[in-house]
Amino acid sequence: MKFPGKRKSKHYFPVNARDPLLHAQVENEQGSSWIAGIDQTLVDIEAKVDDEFVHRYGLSAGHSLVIEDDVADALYQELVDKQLITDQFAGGTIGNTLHNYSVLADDRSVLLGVMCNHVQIGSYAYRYLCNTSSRTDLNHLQGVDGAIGRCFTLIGDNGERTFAISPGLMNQLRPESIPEAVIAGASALVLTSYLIRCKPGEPMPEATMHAIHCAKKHNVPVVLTLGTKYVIADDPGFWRAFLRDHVSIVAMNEDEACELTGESDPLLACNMALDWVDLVLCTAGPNGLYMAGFTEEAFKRKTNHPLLPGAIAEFNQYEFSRAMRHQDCEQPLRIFSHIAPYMGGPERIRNTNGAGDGALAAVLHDITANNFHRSNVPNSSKHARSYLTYSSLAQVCKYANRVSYQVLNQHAPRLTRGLPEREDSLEEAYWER
Ligand SMILES: Nc1ncnc2c1ncn2[C@@H]1O[C@H](COP(=O)(O)OP(=O)(O)OP(=O)(O)O)[C@@H](O)[C@H]1O
Ligand SMILES: Nc1nc2c(ncn2[C@@H]2O[C@H](CO)[C@@H](O)[C@H]2O)c(=O)[nH]1
Repeated sequence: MKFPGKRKSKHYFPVNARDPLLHAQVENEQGSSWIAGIDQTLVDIEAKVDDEFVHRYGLSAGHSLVIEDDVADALYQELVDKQLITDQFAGGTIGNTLHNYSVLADDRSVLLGVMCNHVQIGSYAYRYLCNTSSRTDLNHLQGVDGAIGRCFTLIGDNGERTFAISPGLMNQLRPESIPEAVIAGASALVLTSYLIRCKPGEPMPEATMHAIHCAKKHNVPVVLTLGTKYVIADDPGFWRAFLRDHVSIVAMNEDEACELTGESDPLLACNMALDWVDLVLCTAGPNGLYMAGFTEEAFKRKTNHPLLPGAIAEFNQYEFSRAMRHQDCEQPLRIFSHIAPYMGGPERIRNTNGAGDGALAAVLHDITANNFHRSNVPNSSKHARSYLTYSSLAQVCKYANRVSYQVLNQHAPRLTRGLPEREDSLEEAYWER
């Protein structure tokens, strides 16, 4: 486990005392800390198109819609004929998040989903496997006799992206393919609202609910990322109840947050989401990102950053506190933090695809680092209470934002490598250009 945002001058483990118990805990090949997630196995086919193209295929800008096979074939053929395809890479919002987590943490994530039983060299399934981190454990994928999904990622003139999903067999994951032990030992179970959007009879929603059941049984936090605003707009009441009943951590952008809560101010949306969940990540494009959570009133820590105005006055006052699950607080205090884009954002943004997935991967890294540290140094004062994050809310924001920047800068949702080594201390490198 590589720690999030390496800190130059602090030691995370005892460096003088040779504690025989600590040294006895050699990590096995599978590691002791991991993240589990379910996704629809998808390859992204990225193409630049105009608005007319989007309308002609019955798509709507900004949306992710599922299309029939004949429409997919015609659409693909037109992209090929007009040489519009710019890139093809492994995708899926959770696949991206797990891959990015594994790259950042240099540690294990476990992907649950389907994969072709017979993979031909050069096929989409082959590309998917080749473009996934070797630290992402694919041993629990369920075999299917047919194709994985394709996600036509259509980038409009203004950089807005529209997804057209040709599902193949991506929704054929069955409940019995969810290994309870993998979820029981995970630091978090990561899901997306897309998993619930299926045709009647497809087993994916049932598999997802079974995974949630396992996570609850073993007290593993369930993380939900909201997909697109249209998925939420279809039935905001359903998603609110879903968060309240099943979810511990929600990740969304400001549009999804608005559909969910009716609040267009991300801060107020985060505050409302805390009525249902323990921790909120809300990205806001050029306005950076917000996080909200709970800490123990008696152990709150004051920020030394300037206090920020907003719909909740001085909302970042206690952003130096570490987040806790609501159930673990005796007297829960709501804490909030905000950060503007790292270095103002990259000079040129081709599209923002995957920037939010990147931010979530960073949050998951911080949470897993906390569990890793707890299992290795259980007596550390850091674990005197049951914290959810290793770092303060402010530091987690900083890290998430930094990773989004990296994704934007490389113009693809999956990180090709971790953050630059020279950033020994995220703290010091942060505001330098
Ligand atoms: N135009 C921009 N300028 C600067 N930074 C940006 C811009 N757009 C996005 N970012 C950075 O990327 C982060 C995530 O962006 P955004 O809110 O667009 O994610 P998203 O819509 O959830 O993305 P996706 O769903 O594709 O993963 C922001 O919090 C910010 O740090
Ligand atoms: N799992 C899943 N991912 C999607 C869907 N639509 C778009 N995405 C992914 O969202 C990612 C960006 O967040 C892209 O890489 C797409 O592959 C969908 O319906 N299901």
